[in-house]
Amino acid sequence: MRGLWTTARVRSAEERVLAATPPGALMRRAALGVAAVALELLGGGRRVGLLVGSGNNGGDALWAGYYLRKRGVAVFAVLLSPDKAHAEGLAAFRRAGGRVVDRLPPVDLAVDGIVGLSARGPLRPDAAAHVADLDAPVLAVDLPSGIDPDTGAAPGPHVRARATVTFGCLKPVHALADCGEVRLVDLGLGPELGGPDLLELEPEDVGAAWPVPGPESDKYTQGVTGVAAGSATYPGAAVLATGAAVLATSGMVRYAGAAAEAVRARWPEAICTGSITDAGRVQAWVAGPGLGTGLGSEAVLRTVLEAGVPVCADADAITMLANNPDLWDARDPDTPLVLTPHDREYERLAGPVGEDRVAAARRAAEKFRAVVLLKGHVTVVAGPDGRTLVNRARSSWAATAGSGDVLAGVLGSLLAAGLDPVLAAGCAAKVHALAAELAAAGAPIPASALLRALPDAIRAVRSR
Ligand SMILES: NC(=O)C1=CN([C@@H]2O[C@H](COP(=O)(O)OP(=O)(O)OC[C@H]3O[C@@H](n4cnc5c(N)ncnc54)[C@H](O)[C@@H]3O)[C@@H](O)[C@H]2O)[C@@H](O)CC1
Ligand SMILES: [K+]
Repeated sequence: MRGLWTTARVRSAEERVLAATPPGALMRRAALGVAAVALELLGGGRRVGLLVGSGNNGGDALWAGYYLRKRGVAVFAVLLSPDKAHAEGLAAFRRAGGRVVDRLPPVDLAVDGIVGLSARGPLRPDAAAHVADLDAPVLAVDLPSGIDPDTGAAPGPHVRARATVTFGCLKPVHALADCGEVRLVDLGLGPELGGPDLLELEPEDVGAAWPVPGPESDKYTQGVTGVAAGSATYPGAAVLATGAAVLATSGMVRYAGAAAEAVRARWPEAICTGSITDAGRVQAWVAGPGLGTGLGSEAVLRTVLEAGVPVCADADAITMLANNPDLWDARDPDTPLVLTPHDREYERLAGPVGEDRVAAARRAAEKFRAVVLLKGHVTVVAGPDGRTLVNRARSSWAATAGSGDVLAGVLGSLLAAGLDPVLAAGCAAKVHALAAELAAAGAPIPASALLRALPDAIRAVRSR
């Protein structure tokens, strides 16, 4: 698991460490790390350009330039605010033979020291113009400038980094936005940091949490997943959600609804019935994909919410909860509920998502006392207790019709297996994204191909 700390937390930890270290020592340590990665990225190249902003981020870049000069690299620096450039860094850079220029000449690598933790908003026009001129790969200092350190939002011009060297700890931007390869330089902040604000699951965390049958297991011990999905109009959603539950764990799957024939034809191992009242006992329900929003569907959702087992409410179930707040009353408040909205469904439930997806997921989790999995290229899972997991997909191939039905089925089966609902949602998001990547291998895929890749994705995380 990788921890991520917001800028406010980083700053307070840094203040305490700064007070206990000689002046400039932390910056030089940070800059040495930048210079080392720059040398790696340079390969045979010998020319580096620095874009230097007005703060300590620019100071890091200038000191990195100093160390690169010491290794015989030609280094040029554009000072975006010459009067405010970091004084000691600039003096050291000049002393070592670094050259200050108005525009960067052709270079083999650019170092982005425009702005770091104090970043607000997109790149300002002069910085944006220098960045637009670059045709060398960029190494970002701390974070790619123009991207918000805490939300990962990039509402305008920003740096696209080949790699980022960050200091002390990872910040939300490193999981929420594209920072290229991220390297961490230790500044000894550890003891001062406290617990992280956000977590990112690593493949091995997902592999370790994934339910696997043991010698004592039978078809019931892995949990029975109920799927209340699909309709005469949308039988496919039922087939996909049920299939995902069938493939995700070795527990049993019961399907209840109007698509029973289609589900039975595709998944003979699922126990299918036409009506929710005949479904039998389950340990968790998945409700919503392709279910419709009519009165009959509301009755199904009510039954599921009253069942006293964890529920994954997806798609039409979310729309029904948004349109008919009375449905919330059917829910046993002590039983976990996981809501899996995309941005438009979120808006129906809780207003616009806005640029801070983490804050949005947390708001809804608190409001509904539910686990909220806010889907997207960056998926955020927030629990009512404030725990928050983020997962940034490495590709966008999962953005296809039916993909959400698969995610809901996987999540439901992890709930049925008894996983903590926040962890279940985080694991489902990760395996789903990985399955999309594996299935696509560079070309568009339908959701049914994503579904078929689930076993490979599970194998991949379990082998780590
Ligand atoms: N505090 C510490 O202990 C350490 C800090 N370090 C570096 O210090 C950085 C933070 O430095 P500072 O707090 O001085 O501030 P920054 O260097 O992040 O920002 C400097 C100034 O840039 C301007 N700015 C804000 N948004 C901008 C935008 N979108 N476009 C252009 N300019 C913008 C603001 O006037 C801001 O004050 C970290 O990111 C890291 O690189 C490192 O040297 C390691 C040690
Ligand atoms: K930067």
